[in-house]
This record gives sequence, structure tokens and C-alpha cells, in this order.
Amino acid sequence: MLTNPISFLERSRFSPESLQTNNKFQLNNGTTVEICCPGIITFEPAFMGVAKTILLSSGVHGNETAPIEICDKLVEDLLSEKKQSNHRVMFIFGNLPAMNIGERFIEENLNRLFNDSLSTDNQEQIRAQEIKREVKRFFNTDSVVPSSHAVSKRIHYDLHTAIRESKNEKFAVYPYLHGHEYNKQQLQFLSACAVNTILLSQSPTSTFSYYTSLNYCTHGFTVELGKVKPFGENNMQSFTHVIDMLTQLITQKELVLPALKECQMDIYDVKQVIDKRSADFALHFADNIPNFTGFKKGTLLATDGDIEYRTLEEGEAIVFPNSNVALGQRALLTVVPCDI
Ligand SMILES: O=C(O)CCC(=O)N[C@@H](CCC(=O)O)C(=O)O
Ligand SMILES: [Zn+2]
Repeated sequence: MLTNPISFLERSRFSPESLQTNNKFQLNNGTTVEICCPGIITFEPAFMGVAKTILLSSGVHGNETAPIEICDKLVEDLLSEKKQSNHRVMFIFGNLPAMNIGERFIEENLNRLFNDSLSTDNQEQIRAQEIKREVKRFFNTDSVVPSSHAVSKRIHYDLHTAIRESKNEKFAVYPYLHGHEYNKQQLQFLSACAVNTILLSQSPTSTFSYYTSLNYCTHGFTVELGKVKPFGENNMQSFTHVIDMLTQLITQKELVLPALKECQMDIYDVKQVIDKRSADFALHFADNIPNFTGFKKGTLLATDGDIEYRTLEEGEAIVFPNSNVALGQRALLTVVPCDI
């Protein structure tokens, strides 16, 4: 059992040895709780019927604190039975040591390690193996294994915040679906969360949301909820909609969502994925330019030694610019508006 006032997250971060792993216990309301390992916990209602399987991850980047605070509260409300889940839910608090030093990662970006590699050379690689193992166990004990995205009731929101300001404050990356159809209810749900901008990824990646979408048929998304802030400094008012909708998702059997035509969505296609190839990589716009700033066609965005990267279309906009990434990793995305 876990007893307050020390939360599951606090114990995972500061006294992980005090957690008994693979420890299952039952709440008075019949929910089975399993502490899989530090930072990973599941809730399974006694009676499920046609239930969803929901994975909520946060803190894959240790300094992206707002989603961690949101999920910490949800976990505590479920443990204290203030709220009761109607679906199978797993919470993952990703990079615990990075949270403790307020950094994105310790040695390597955890959100680039969701692939088939079995390496365990550093703590992020070890954590990626642990997360992949627990996610597999979670989805493989589902009563129904979906044959395709079209019929899947599996959901994964990997919650993040962005390094810089964004013109469109909250947005989601829809991982590459290999030709499968985009899911309308998901767009309705995200819009109800005040996440009204969607980026359609056009290629495989090694991110967590792509990994679960590809391997477990989840409706997976990387969801960006605002700008990075230290613990305790987030304006929780700006997350009212997302907190309310995540709570409904977990606690309600069915959701009532706004019709798609009432949702004001901005949809973008990813136009260019620009990787850093050399130490000479440089961005050619100011550090304080927000995500989704558009440029004239032909504008020089970045250079990498002799290579020049320019906008290919009028209004092509920048997202996630970061020259400080490891060689071979994504340093910039460009996006252009599109329709689904
Ligand atoms: O603001 C930034 O530059 C990064 C914010 C962040 O962590 N974004 C994710 C997006 C993952 C995806 O493309 O699905 C990341 O870079 O890992
Ligand atoms: Zn992040």
C-alpha cells in the first residue's frame, strides 16, 4: 500500500528503494493498483465492460514539469479514491533523475530511444528498456488486442512542454501512421483539451508516441502543453481544460465531445525534418522567435557546414528549433498548413 502524504511520484524520485516493485494491491473501490517500478503505476477497475486502455506519460524530459504535476495529482486522486478509473490506466513518469536536477536529460535524450535497440550504456537507455518492457506488459494483458488503429481503444498521450514560446500555445504531434486514417474522435478530444493545433508527422521517428502507435496500435500523440517552467512555477489555470478532459477520459465510461465541425483546428504537415550533421550546425533566426513563426519562401533557416536549409514554401514555419542537440538528431522541423 501507499499512504500519503508522500506521493507515489515523490517516493519514485527521492526514495525509489522504498517502493515494493511488481506490488499489486486493491483499493476499497475494487481497483487493482500495481506499482510496476519507480515512476510506473497502473490502475485496473474491477469491472471493465468495453473499456479503454490509457497510457499517460510525462517527464520523459525531466524539466517539463507541468505535465508531471498534472499526472502526479491524477495518480494521487486515484490512490486516495477521490476519483475512480473506469478504464485500465498506466502512468509513466519518465526521467526521474533528470527531474531531480531540473534538466531535459542526464546523458541522452530519452525521447530518441524508443526503437528496437537493446542498449543499456547509460541511465536513459536503461530507463527506455524498462519503459518498453512495462508498456509491453501493460498492452499485452489487454482483454482485446486491436487488429488496427481503426478499431483500437488504446490511447497514449505523451505529455510535454516546449523549450520556447509557441504562437499556438498548445499543440500535438500526430506520429506517422503509415497510411492509416487519422482518428476524428482523437482530434475532438484534443480540441476539448484546448490543444487546437496538430502537426502531422510524415516519417518514422524514435519518439515514445510513435513507438506505441506503431507497436501497440495506440492513438498516440506527443502533446505540448505550453512552455517549460520549473516545478511550482506553472500557471495551473492554463491547464484547466486538459486536466478536466484527462479526468473525464479516465473516470467516465463514454465521453461527450464537441462535433468536429465546431472544433477550430489548425492542421500542419511536417515539411522538412532538419537533422544536425556537424558541429557547425547553426540556426539563422533569433533565439526568442516562437514556434510556428512563418517565413518567406527561400529564407535561410539553418546552415550545417556547406549545407543550407531554406524554406521551400511561402509561410513555412519553424517548430522545435534546437542547435544544441546531439549529432544526427533533429535540430528543426518546418511545417506548412494543410487539411486532413
Ligand atoms: O521545444 C522543443 O524543442 C522540444 C519539446 C519536446 O520535447 N518535443 C518532443 C516532440 C516529440 C515528437 O516529435 O513527437 C521531442 O522533441 O521529443
Ligand atoms: Zn519534451
